[in-house]
Amino acid sequence: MFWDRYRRYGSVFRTMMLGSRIWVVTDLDALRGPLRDEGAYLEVPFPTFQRLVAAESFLNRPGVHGPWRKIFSATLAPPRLAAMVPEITQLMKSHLSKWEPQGQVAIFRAARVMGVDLAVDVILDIKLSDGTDRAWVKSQVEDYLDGLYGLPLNLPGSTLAKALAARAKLVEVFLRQPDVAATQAQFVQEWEAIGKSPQAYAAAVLDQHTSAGDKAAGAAEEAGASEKAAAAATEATRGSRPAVLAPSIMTAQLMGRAMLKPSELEDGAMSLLHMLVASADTTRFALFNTWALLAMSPRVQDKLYQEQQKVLAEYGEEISYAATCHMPYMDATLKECMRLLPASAGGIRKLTADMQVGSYTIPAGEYVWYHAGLMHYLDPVCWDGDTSVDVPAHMDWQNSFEVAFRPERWLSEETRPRYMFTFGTGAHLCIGMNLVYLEVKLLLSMVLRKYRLRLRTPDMLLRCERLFPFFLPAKGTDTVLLEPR
Ligand code: HEM
Repeated sequence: MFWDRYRRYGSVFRTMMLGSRIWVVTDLDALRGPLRDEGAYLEVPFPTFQRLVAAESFLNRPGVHGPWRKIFSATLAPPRLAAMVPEITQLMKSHLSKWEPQGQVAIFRAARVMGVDLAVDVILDIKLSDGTDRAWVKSQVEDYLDGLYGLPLNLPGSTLAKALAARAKLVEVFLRQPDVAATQAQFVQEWEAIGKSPQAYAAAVLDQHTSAGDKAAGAAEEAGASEKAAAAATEATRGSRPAVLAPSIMTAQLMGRAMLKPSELEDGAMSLLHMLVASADTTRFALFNTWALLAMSPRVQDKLYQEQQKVLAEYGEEISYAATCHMPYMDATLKECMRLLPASAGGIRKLTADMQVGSYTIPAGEYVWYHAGLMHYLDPVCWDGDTSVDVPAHMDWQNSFEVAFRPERWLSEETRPRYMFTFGTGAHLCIGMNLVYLEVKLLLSMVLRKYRLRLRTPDMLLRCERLFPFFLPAKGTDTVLLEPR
């Protein structure tokens, strides 16, 4: 969406976005420091986002981000991902069983529902042991998410007002859950015992994580055992040790928040909310964008179908984690979808020191943005540097779809794109990336083995009403037909 500005102004220009002034910068040399948290820190400037998420973030505290990241990453390491497969598959099958009798799905809405379900039921695995209605909780999560990038007007009925009310209700519900309270209480004890040191805490958690249990699970998985067996191996070994500092997203989050202020019960609830923000709608757009592009390409669907036939012959009907690791064309397709229609807009940094971009100086205090979509226009392998074209061929899905959408480009070293900014880059590279790829692969494998996908409104993407912060299809245009093979 910034290509024309780039053509006119080059590698740095200013823009207004949702009421905030931001500098779009494409010069990777200039960005190198900020992307390492040098002379800048990660902050989303949008007023609604700041109001609903948090004013201060532990991600910017020196000495905290590294240990926090280690714990978080450990919770999504391959053996953990393998253990999540049965649950993800079951959840997706239940969605699919609702689409199949209709022979179609309104994918924009369906992707939102699935994104929220995956976040609440699988990624955060939120237990509601007090009998609170799960569907109601998810509706509140949706209201909360809807307010993040809206107008900063807190008037009755506005998306922000609804989101603030939903946040209050969700915090209240989460606080009532024995699980949240127990984890927080255990965390406080262990945190104090360990001297409130993030490094020591992370070391203890990792020590547990890289235990015999996880190694056994990893080995079981590599040897082709089912995910259940891999998960059981983890649990069995874990169960025989004293229970200390189990690695989880919530423990990582609690530790981070404890560095901002003494840990309170509310931190457990806020940790869950923050992770809903990181995972629910991002997953939604990974699903939506991928389906939209695939439904426009019978050619790519056929190649994926052929690959699935091979996977089926080798690994059987049930799609295991091991099977998902042997789908090179699927991998290439997902990367191509995330290159052509990124599910995020990259990342924003607030400068703490002046930033030099060529002959321009952006003063400290300003925001700079590496914009994923624009960066992909400038890929040194795909683009020859010609700014006279209206849209470079590798991005021109509107006018020459088959030339732009080519998963094959990822399969050879000469044509493989060098830029992939959809999941960020540098110190804050997305931790959920492999999980998202796994989720989309599982869904597409299930669907494409049985169906061809086709858009009922072939120009659905062209008719989108809004492109930022995400695609918003015109009403009634997002139906994908499921045509049996
Ligand atoms: C298609 C789906 C997703 C996309 C496109 C995406 C995109 C991103 C991007 C662009 C960043 C870097 C932001 C920056 O540089 O300012 C990021 C960071 C992050 N993502 Fe994701 N994300 C996705 C899914 C997820 C999921 C499912 C999770 C959780 C399980 C997750 C957890 C995180 C976390 C914790 C960070 C911060 C990492 C750090 O600060 O070190 N993401 N993501």
